Amino acid sequence: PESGWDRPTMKRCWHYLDATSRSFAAVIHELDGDLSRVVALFYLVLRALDTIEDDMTIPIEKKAPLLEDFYKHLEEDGWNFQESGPNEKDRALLQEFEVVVTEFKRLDEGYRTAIADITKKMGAGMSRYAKMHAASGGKFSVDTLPSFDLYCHFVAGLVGEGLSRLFSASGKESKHLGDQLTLSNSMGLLLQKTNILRDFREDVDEGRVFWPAEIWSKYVKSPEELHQPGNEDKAMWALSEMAVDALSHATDALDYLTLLGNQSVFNFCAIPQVMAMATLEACFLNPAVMHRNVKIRKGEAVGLIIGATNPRDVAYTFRDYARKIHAKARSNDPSFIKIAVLAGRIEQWT
Ligand SMILES: O=C(O)CO[C@@H](C(=O)O)[C@@H](OCCCCCc1ccc2ccccc2c1)C(=O)NCCCCCc1ccc2ccccc2c1
Ligand SMILES: [Mg+2]
Ligand SMILES: [Mg+2]
Repeated sequence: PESGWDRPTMKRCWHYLDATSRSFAAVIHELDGDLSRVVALFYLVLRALDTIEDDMTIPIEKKAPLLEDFYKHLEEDGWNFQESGPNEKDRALLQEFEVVVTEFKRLDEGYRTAIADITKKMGAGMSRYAKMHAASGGKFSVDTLPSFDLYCHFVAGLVGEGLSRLFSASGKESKHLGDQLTLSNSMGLLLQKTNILRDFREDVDEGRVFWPAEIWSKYVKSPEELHQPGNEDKAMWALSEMAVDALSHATDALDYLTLLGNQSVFNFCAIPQVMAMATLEACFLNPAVMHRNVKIRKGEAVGLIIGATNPRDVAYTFRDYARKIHAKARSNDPSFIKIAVLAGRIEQWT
């Protein structure tokens, strides 16, 4: 079995993929040929790195080098990490990380180079923001919109970049896809910005503020005030600005999807994007975002998956959500015009 697919270490990797990812595991399993195993390992490497980033129990003196040097551990047989905090949901992956190392070292060199390069860049970027957060005594939030874009580039844009390089290296997509840095970045930013918008309450309750100060500081002195009684309109205007910022990546995502030729790669890329558009619409001007995680209903999700198999239908899905968001917009919302312009831009794209 050492040479076959049922290697014990690969079985453990599939276990961790399913255990650590509700949304991505299913679409990763759908990828053709060896891409599913390569992308699964790429996911596990970055989820392990993110589990270190998210862990507030690790002192910055230890966390920074762990993040910056993580890519080096991909070559160290037997490496794992036993010191995650008790609340880290994916700590088991780090505790048995040696199975990922074993399988990573069996990958073709082109895949290993791309994964190690993205891991190195992401770890360096995460470390930079972790140091700023530590230096501010935990009060730090991303300040300007460009800094928000840079953080999201590090944690999600680079994933898009890495995926494009893996798709090109597999020969299943054009060799030029790996050069599409702007469009690949936008694929990640639409997803990450949507998650940050949706997770506002959960994050702010844990003292993690990802919403840029450039947005919330126009309305309140500190972000947690947004969910306090009396600030409902301010909260909705801030939420609206976050939605405009995320939506600005929608047409790049559509452009990226039109570059794909392999059906399984298209489905893998399109499904998270249409889910993000549905989530943005569900959250838009929705006061519930200030109190809980707003999730789209199972039935809607199934409908989206069925309609995400070709660029035209995906464009229509984007257009339908853009229209719904535009219809919900209120004329006294400072972002009212920007929403109309963005909805028009998505309409024009289709
Ligand atoms: O802790 C959590 O559960 C959530 O953590 C968030 C955070 O800490 O901000 C945050 O952690 C980010 C750092 C680790 C990235 C892990 C990842 C995610 C999806 C992948 C999909 C395929 C291959 C590799 C992947 C790697 C997170 O998971 N955000 C979810 C959105 C990230 C989207 C990444 C991405 C980018 C471009 C894509 C293009 C096409 C298809 C999928 C894509 C997926
Ligand atoms: Mg995380
Ligand atoms: Mg994180």
